Amino acid sequence: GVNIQVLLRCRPLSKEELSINTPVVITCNEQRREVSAAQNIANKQIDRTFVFDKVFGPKSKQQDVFNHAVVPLVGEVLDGYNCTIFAYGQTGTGKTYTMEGGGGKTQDGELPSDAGVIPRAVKRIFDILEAQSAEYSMKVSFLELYNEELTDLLAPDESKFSDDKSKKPMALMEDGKGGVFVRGLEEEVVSSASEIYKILERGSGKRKTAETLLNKQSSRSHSIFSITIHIKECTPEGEEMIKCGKLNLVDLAGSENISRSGARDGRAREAGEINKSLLTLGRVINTLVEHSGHIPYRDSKLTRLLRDSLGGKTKTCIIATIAPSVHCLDETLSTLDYAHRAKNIKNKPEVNQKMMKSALIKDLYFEMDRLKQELYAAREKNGIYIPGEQYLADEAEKKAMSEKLDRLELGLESKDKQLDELQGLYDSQKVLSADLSDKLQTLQKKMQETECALAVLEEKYMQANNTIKEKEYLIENLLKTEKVLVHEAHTLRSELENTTDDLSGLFSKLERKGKIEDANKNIVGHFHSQLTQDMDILHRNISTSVSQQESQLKVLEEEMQSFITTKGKVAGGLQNQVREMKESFSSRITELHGFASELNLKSQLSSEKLNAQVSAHTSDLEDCLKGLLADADQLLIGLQNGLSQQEESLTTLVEQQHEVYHDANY
Ligand SMILES: Nc1ncnc2c1ncn2[C@@H]1O[C@H](COP(=O)(O)OP(=O)(O)OP(=O)(O)O)[C@@H](O)[C@H]1O
Repeated sequence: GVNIQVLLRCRPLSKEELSINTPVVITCNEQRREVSAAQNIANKQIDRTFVFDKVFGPKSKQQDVFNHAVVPLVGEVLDGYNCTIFAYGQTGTGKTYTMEGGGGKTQDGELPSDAGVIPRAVKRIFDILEAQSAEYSMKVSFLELYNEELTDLLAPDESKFSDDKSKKPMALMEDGKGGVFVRGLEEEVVSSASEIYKILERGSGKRKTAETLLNKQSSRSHSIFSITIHIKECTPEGEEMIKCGKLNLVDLAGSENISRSGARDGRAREAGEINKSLLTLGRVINTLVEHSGHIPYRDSKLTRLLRDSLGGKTKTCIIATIAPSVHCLDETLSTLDYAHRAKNIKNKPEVNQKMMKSALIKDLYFEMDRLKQELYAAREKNGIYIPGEQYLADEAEKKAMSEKLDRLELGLESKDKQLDELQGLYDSQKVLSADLSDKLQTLQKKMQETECALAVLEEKYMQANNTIKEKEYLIENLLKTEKVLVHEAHTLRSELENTTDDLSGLFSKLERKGKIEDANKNIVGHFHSQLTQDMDILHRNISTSVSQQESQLKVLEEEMQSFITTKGKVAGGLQNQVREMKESFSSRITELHGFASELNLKSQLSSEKLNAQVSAHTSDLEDCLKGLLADADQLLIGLQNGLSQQEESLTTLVEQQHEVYHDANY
């Protein structure tokens, strides 16, 4: 399938809007093909942006729209496709301006600058065909759909059978091939662009328009202008073939807010019908986009007529029109939503089958025969301008009508009877109605209360609506964030994949390391058992050497003990000798003191002699004693030296033993 092309056009502010400084809430970015609508929800400005296949801002020219929207489709029509261009939008946003133009007149075959899509398409088709010197034939039709009734805008104005044939409703028939056709729709053969301009002017003049608050000349109907072209082609074998293409140019009536457009009574009914058919169009678009089963084409004539253009074999382009003013914002947003959704419709364009020239000529002969019959009937039967077939159909219709009349008369009689009965009922009802009027009054009071409650509810509804819009905006933002997150998730995923590769490398390294560690563990275990064995041997050696040392020390201690006891005994002997010597010395001194006192008594005369003898004896004794004492001292010193030497040698022996013990332990 090929998506329907959706273009958006925003008109400039009108003079009235400029004069009251109407704020603008629409921004068009033609390069980025974006339209933004600034909404004020709960005192916050929230922009909603829509992207289309092409965007035309308020400054865009008719020529620009034509070049982008129509030129490619004109080429397709000449290649044998059916193409449709339709304008959709709120009332007064420029649909008719875009399709037909601003009302400027053609001068010397040159189109005015405000000429719309239709006259430009016509001119281009003729320019191309003439440049190709093609053999072709062209027919145009102009159809109006007003209040669900079809009218031929090209039908002659006067007729003997009707005061206004052009306004006679026409039947929409199934063609048996899945398509529809309008019975009796006039197709005028044209041979030049200027002929078509005149036809257009005539048809447009008949379109139902009215002044509304939103548009001085508002189209109250949908219109379809169709151009059918047959072009002759020669096959390489020299056979003549006819290629057929059709261009439908649709100007829809504007969707409108009935209260804002000021539509009342008849206008309100029109607006209701317009909105109804546009709603069906919207439902068809939604079903096509959502692929949700049955497509309700048959619910309105508009959708039946556009069936092939929406989801069919036709190439379609929608031009959605909007106004930039803040007062139209609600309708603008609804148009933007509608058009944006339509972008997703897929058509399956198919080129029309080429016909052999002979077959076409045969068809034309049949057509000519039919027309001849009509002409013959018109000439021969004075005053009757219809062919016999139609006369018979009319007669049958007349008969059916008279039968219906009879039935109605019978019905009328019985109705009279019923009327009498009803009169009686009426009287009794009158009494009842008095009661009821009382009740009505009370009900009216209640209704007023209910209306107040309704107003409150409406207020709440508006608030809820605003909240929904806010939420929609938030959801949109969340979706954007989600997109960003998805993108990041992708990046993270690729990083994760890299990390997984790294990890698997790491794991293999760890595996290798594990193996090496296992080998190391075995070596350490082996070393440990070896060490334990060596340590056991060492401990055994040390303990035997310690026990040996201990026994040696014991022996040494015992020897020392015996040495000390012998030395103690020797020292005791010596002490006894010294004591004995001291005792003998003191006894000798006492003897000497006794002798001296005896000498004192015996003789004082020879005292000097005696004193000398005594002092000699004393010094002798003293010398003797000194010698004895020196001997004793020397003996003691020798004893002490011997003891200290013994002690030193013992200490060194003990230290040596300790060192040996220490070395053996560590
Ligand atoms: N792009 C434009 N440039 C200048 N004027 C414009 C443009 N679009 C619309 N207008 C003017 O705005 C007015 C309304 O336009 P138009 O009648 O085409 O609206 P509409 O959509 O067909 O309305 P309705 O649905 O009521 O028929 C016209 O006076 C028209 O000339």
